[in-house]
Amino acid sequence: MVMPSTDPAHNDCTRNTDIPVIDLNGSRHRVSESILKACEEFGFFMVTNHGVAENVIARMEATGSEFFSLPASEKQRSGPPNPLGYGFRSIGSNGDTGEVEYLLLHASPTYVSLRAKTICKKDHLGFSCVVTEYVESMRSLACEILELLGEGLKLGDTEIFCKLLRDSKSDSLLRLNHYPASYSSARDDCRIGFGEHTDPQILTLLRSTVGGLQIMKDGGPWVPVKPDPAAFCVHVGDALQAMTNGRLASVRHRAVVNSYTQRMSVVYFGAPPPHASISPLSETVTPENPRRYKSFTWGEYKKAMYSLRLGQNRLDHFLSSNGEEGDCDT
Ligand SMILES: C=C1C[C@]23C[C@@]1(O)CC[C@H]2[C@@]12CC[C@H](O)[C@@](C)(C(=O)O1)[C@H]2[C@@H]3C(=O)O
Ligand SMILES: O=C(O)CCC(=O)C(=O)O
Ligand SMILES: [Fe+2]
Repeated sequence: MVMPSTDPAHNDCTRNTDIPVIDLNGSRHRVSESILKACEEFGFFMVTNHGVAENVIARMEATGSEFFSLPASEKQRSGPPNPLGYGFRSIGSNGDTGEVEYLLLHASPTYVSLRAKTICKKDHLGFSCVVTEYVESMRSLACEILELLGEGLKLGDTEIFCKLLRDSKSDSLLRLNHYPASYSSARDDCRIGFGEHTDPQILTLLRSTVGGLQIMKDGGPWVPVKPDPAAFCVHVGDALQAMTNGRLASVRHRAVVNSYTQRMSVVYFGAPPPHASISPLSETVTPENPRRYKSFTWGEYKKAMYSLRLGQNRLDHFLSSNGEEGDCDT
């Protein structure tokens, strides 16, 4: 007899019934419309036929697994996170915790090759090569998605988001999360691996082959995302919400720990350079949707983000008061 599972990451609801799955191989116009619709309705979707080479993914995942299987004392040499580096249970510096260990890296090749020497003593050149290659694939995929989104939004400059990610000073990050299996017999137990939050950046690309990620739509119930090894999860981040004047909303999500299987997620956060101005784009400010956010730099946003707890709403601190900063970005 098959017993119903009480594992929140493995239950019967683990089906992407409502979550959009977008095949990038479709007709350009239809793909761009589907991406826009998914970003407006969920701030989240899964993308298939993404063109990221299987060996690039396999090498990244093997490198991540190898790192997490090192003895604790060796991993700790890459920590504590400041905020980058190796972290265990503690997330950020404001008291947030979860059943997770992670490696948080800046995505720039120079940073990666510097840190590689501590992270992977055995083969630091191999480590930097794998990470840099993966980050480059993620940046290309994020740019393709953002350009399709720009077309859907009918922006004058459809490359506006991508230019921020491609800037040599882009503040993009790569995060490897490892959640150990954590069995609990309590029926409604739901162990938090990574507490609820929205991602602050422009766009997140996440990959995991094990269940645990959950998203929330409009304050509704948590919806488990069924893992698909052939897909990447795409999250709208706060900076994209601000630049689209709230037309797209960053998605609230969390990761719960799986009772039976350990889990790893590999996450790329596409971000602007620190001095880039984040401002609602003129095409998204209309009489029906007047300007909602002030202009701020990514550096200013990061300062606010690091001063707040994981689950707090950061964009609310940048709401435009009536009539203030009426000009928008063009
Ligand atoms: C508690 C925190 C961790 C975080 C920085 C923050 O102060 C608030 C945002 C958190 C978050 C969530 C998404 C990403 O995982 C992350 C790297 C980011 O950019 O914002 C983390 C930050 C972190 O772990 O340093
Ligand atoms: O591991 C996951 O599924 C979620 C991780 C996450 O949200 C993050 O790293 O920001
Ligand atoms: Fe996240």
